Amino acid sequence: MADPGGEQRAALLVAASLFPVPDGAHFSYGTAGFRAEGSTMAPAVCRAGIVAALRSVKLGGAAVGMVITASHNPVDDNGVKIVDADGGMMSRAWEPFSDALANAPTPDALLQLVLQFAKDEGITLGEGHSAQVLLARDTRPTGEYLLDVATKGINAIVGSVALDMGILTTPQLHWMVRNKNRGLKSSEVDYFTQITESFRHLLELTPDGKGSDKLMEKLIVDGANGIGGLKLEEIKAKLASLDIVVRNSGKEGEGILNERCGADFVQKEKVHPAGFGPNDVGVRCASFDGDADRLVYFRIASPSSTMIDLVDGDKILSLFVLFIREQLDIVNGKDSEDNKVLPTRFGVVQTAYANGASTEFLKNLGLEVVFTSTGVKYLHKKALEYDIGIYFEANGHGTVLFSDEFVPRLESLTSKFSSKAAGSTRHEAALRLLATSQLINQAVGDALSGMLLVEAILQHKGWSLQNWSDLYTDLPSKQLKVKVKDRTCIITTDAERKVFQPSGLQELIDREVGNYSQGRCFVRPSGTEDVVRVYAEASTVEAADSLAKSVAQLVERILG
Ligand SMILES: CC(=O)N[C@H]1[C@@H](OP(=O)(O)O)O[C@H](CO)[C@@H](O)[C@@H]1O
Ligand SMILES: [Mg+2]
Repeated sequence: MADPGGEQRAALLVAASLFPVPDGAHFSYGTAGFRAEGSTMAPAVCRAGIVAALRSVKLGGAAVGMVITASHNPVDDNGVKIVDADGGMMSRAWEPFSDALANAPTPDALLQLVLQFAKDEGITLGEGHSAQVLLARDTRPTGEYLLDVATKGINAIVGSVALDMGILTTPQLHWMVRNKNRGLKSSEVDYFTQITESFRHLLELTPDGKGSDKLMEKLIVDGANGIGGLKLEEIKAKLASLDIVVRNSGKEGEGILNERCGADFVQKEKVHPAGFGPNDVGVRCASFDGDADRLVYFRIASPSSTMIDLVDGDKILSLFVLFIREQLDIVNGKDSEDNKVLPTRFGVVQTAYANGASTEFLKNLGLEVVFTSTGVKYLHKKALEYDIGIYFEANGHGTVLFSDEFVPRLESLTSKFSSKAAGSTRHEAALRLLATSQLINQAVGDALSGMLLVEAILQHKGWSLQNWSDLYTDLPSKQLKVKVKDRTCIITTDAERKVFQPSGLQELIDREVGNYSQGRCFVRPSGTEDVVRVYAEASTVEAADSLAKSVAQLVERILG
C-alpha cells in the first residue's frame, strides 16, 4: 500500500496511544453512534474523529460533522455521532470500519486498520488533500473534554481541520453541515433566521378566519434540561405570535438533564415531566429530548393525576400528512391524475413502533406507508426516495423531506402562479408548501423546527390540541426491556416485526398474540442499550401490559 509518510503514521500512533481501549471495553456504532458512560468514551470519540476526517478526505474535502451527545440518555452518559456530508447520518457502509477502529487494541493495530481501509477506499493519505470536520456538543459535563478528544482524533489525519461550532442541538449541526456543502448560509444565526422567517411566512398564509385567539394561548415547552430549551429561549422573542413558556430550560439550577423530563420520558412513561403540575391542566405542552431532535406534545388531563394525553411522533406525522396533502390537493385543483400541475410522489415511512391506529389512519387516507428498521438512518434513507417523503418514529424523531428534484418544480410553479394567479388559493397553497420545505429541517428530525411547523398547522386549521388528538385513538401499548446474556442472538426480519432467530421464538410470540384482541407484539435487540426491547399493543391497557409481560418472559426463558 502507498506509504502515507512518516508524519501521518506518527500522528495516528500518537492519537491511538493517548486514549487506549481498556481491557474488556467494547464499542459498537449502534442505532445512533457510539454511546456509553461519558468518562469511558474517550477512545471511541478520538477514533470517531479519525473516521470523520477520513470521511471528509474521501468526499473531496466536503464538510463532515461530529456531535458529542447521548441524546435522551442520563446525564453521565455521552456519545458521538458522525454526520455525513449531505447532513444525514454517516453512510452505514462505514460502520464496520468505525467499529473496528474504535476497538483496535494497540496503536499499531489502529495504524494498520487505517492504512488498509484507506487503500480499500482509494483514500490518499499524507499530503495534498484537505478535510474539515464541524464539531458540536450538547450540555453534558463531559462534553467539553470529549470535544477536545475528538479534535485530537481529527488532527491525527494530516491536512484535516476541526471547526468547533459550539454547544448546539444535534439537528442544528446536521443542518450546518448540509448547508455548508451546498454553498448556503450555514451559521447558527442563519439557522435561526431561516426557521423564524419561514414560520412567520407560514402564519401569514393562514386562511382568513382561522387562527382563533384560543390558539394564541400559551404553549409550555419542556426542554429536558438540555440544549433545546436554551436555544428556544434565545429565539422566543422572534416568535412573538406564540406565548411560549420554557420549563426545564437547561439554565443553571433548573434540574438534571433528561431526569424525569424530556420527550423520551414523557413518551415512554406517559406522565407529565418534572416541573409541570395541576396548574397546567388543559394547556398545550411540548417536550424535547436532551439534544432536541425529538418532539412530542401532551396535555395534563386532570389536576389529580400525573397522567397525560400524549400526542406522539405518529400523530405529528399524521398532522403533517394532512396539511401537506391538503396543500397538494389545492395546488393540483381538479386536474386529472395525469394532468396535474404538480405531480408528487408522497410517501410515509414508519417503524414497527408506530401505533397500529396511526398506520390504519394513514392507510385509510389512501397513502403509501412503508416500514423500515428502527433508527433514523433507515427511515431517512427511505423517505429520500419520494418527492415528499415524511418519516417519524413514535418517540418523536422525524421530518419531512422535499427532494432536490421537487423543490425547483415547486419554485417554478410558485413563480408561475405569482405572475398569472397571484393571491389565488392555489398560489397560496404552493407558497405554504415552499415555506414548509424551508421551515422543516431537511437534514434530520428537529424538535425546534418541528414544533414551529406543528404550531403553524394548528393555526392554519384553527385546531386545538384536542382536535388534533382526536384524529384517531391510539391503541394501548406497552414497552419493556429484557436483560439477556447476548442480545445479538436475536435476529429479526420484515422491518424488525418478526424474529428470524432463535428459531421457534416467533411461533411462540404468535401464539401469545393470538390470545389478545387487536394484539400485536415484536421483540428486537436495542441498538443503543444492552437490552432486548419488547413492544406490545392490544385493545386495552391491561391486555397490552399482559401481552408485553408474557412475551418478555418468553424472551427471558429462551435467551436467559
Ligand atoms: C424504541 C425506541 O424508542 N428506540 C430508539 C432507540 O433505539 P434502540 O435501537 O431501540 O435502542 O434510540 C434511537 C436513537 O435515539 C432511536 O432512533 C430509536 O427510536
Ligand atoms: Mg435525541
